[in-house]
Amino acid sequence: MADDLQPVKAALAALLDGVTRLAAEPLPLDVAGGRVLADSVTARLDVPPFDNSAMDGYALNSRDAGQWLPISQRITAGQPAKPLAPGSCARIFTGGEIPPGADCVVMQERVERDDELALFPAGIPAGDNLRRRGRDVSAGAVLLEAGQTLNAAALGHLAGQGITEVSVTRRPRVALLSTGDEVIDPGQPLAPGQIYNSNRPMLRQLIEQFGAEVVLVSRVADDLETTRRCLADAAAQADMVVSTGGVSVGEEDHVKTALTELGELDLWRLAIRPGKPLAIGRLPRPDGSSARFVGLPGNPVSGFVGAWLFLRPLVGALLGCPALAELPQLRAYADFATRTQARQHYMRVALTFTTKGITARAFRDQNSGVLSSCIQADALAVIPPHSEVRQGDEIDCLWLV
Ligand SMILES: Nc1nc2c(c(=O)[nH]1)N[C@H]1C(S)=C(S)[C@@H](COP(=O)(O)OP(=O)(O)OC[C@H]3O[C@@H](n4cnc5c(N)ncnc54)[C@H](O)[C@@H]3O)O[C@H]1N2
Ligand code: MOO
Repeated sequence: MADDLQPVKAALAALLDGVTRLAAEPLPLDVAGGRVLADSVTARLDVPPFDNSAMDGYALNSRDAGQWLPISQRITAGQPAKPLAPGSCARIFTGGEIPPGADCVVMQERVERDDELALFPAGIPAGDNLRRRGRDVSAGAVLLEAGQTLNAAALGHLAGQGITEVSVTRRPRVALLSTGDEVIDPGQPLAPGQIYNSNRPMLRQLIEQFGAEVVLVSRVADDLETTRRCLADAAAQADMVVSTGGVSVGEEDHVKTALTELGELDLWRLAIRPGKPLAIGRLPRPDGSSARFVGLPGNPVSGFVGAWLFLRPLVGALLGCPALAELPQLRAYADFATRTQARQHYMRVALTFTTKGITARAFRDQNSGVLSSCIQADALAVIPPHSEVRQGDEIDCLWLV
């Protein structure tokens, strides 16, 4: 029955309900790339800290342009400038401090030289080729907000303030459990009926990409007692416990029973394709707190889609990083046709950016066991329940970034 299937919104609300940001830790700036700022940072310096030249050339007062001027000083980057003698110019290099009395720089290609004299074109506006003090950052202003991911430019911005250490949110610790007696690790021979564990490296990569760390991986045999013990061990070590497989309705699917016995099953069965039997809950930890639990279905594509839709926002909430809460949405023209039934379909698509707009090409086989459909996927096309998409229709896509 479709009626008892929950929409994504309800599942996300259950998953994120009461989740708070993890503690902060200090980290040298040199190794803080990719981490999330725990506290806002206030600028203590103007950047640039003084007016400086954007060009190799000559600094002068714009009133004196259009004539020959004597060169009264030479200013290299890193050297303080003296006040400009009236009616003169200064030889200056990119980054050099603008001398008091000068209000523009003329690049050397536009200047004629005769020994210690320089001829300037007329009509140079004040401010030309000047980089004003504080143009980028003003001391006292918010430099970076808490929750900002330390990307390349953010690291540069912090270093520009002379900062060597930052306070970042601790990385969420994740336990990754693989259920299924048929699932074995690569490196072992494959017996009839067995398959290699493709979910583990795929999910580990995604989880780390989102900003968390995988602290425990384990294989869980298909029996209730083992499942219970593995879930309890995992919760003791992790902020998030993620399992794959064993959440459907078969007798060998023990995850929900173990979860219910140990903690709480908040929500199960979503109106999404793939990923219908996804389970969300909490597991108690020895200190009285609880680890969040996401039981992903075993089919690799269900795990892939479930990771982007649920693990990413959960990691974001634990990191206090709003950019991870929702995937960026875009509109694209469907280069395919499809129909949906009761479940919202998240189709894996490759995007092409053209001058006429964005085109989404769907992979031919959208079955939840066909992991090759995810390799070139740039986005998930979101096809609402009970709808029809024709070639060329505009559709919503979630960008996998
Ligand atoms: N009678 C019903 N059967 C099924 C239903 C249903 O509603 N009624 N739902 C189907 C849907 S939809 C899904 S999705 C699957 C999910 O079931 P489980 O989460 O219990 O997953 P498993 O049965 O354990 O595994 C499914 C599939 O994936 C393979 N698998 C599992 N783990 C891995 C791994 N680590 N790496 C690679 N592949 C893995 C496993 O061998 C199975 O083929 O249930 C349907 N059934
Ligand atoms: O909901 Mo399942 O992932 O379609 O096979």
